Amino acid sequence: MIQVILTDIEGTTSSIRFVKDVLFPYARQRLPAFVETHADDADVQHWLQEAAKEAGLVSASQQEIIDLLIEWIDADRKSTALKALQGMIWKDGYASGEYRAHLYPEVAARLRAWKDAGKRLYVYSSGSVPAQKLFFGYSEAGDLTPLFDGYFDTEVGGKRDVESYRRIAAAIGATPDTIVFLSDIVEELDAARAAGLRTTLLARAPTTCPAEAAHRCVADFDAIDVDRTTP
Ligand SMILES: CSCCC(=O)C(=O)COP(=O)(O)O
Ligand SMILES: [Mg+2]
Repeated sequence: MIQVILTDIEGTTSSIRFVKDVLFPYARQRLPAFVETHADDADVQHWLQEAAKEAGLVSASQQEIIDLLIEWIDADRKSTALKALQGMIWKDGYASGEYRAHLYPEVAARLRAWKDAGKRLYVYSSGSVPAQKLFFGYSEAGDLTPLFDGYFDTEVGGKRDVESYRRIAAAIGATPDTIVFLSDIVEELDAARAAGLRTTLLARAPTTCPAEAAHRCVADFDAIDVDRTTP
């Protein structure tokens, strides 16, 4: 019996276009000024140093780190440091009403239905935990954060690493086969399955399910019957 639903965001609850066409350009444009005006912010400085470390830069100037981060935004690099900084920048855009997070039309109702049925809901995304909370707090369907029991980002490990899913299962206190992971990326689902989780691939239009899908595959959340999810 499934007790926990663990969901990815981009490509699963929400469109890739919103992230790439709205969130990334917003952060890209504001990053240089954000870094300059947060010179005294310990959290910001910590993540700038982490980014430099990740790139193997021993003594990088502020401008070199900014250039590096912009390169990473353009390459959609799933860097924990970049994601932490992006999350801080996105906060203003949500708070000022410049954008709301996209959700596919059936997602909010389906999350509520699972919650009402007693399932626990968690998020696992490459976006930082604060960015995930903003995303669901300022969604097109309103504030959905009360529905979620917790959030995981890449501080728990990469989304294609089996160990990350073992850590998540342990952290939420559920046996792996009572958790279903929803994602649009097969390699993430492969890792989750190797850790013993159940899996469902989201093939959002215009994408379609592969002919020989290695994972149960659906077009939207309405097509998921969590209690019939097979290993
Ligand atoms: C929730 S923050 C915006 C999304 C983001 O930056 C990202 O990298 C999403 O990746 P996901 O793991 O949700 O596919
Ligand atoms: Mg995704």
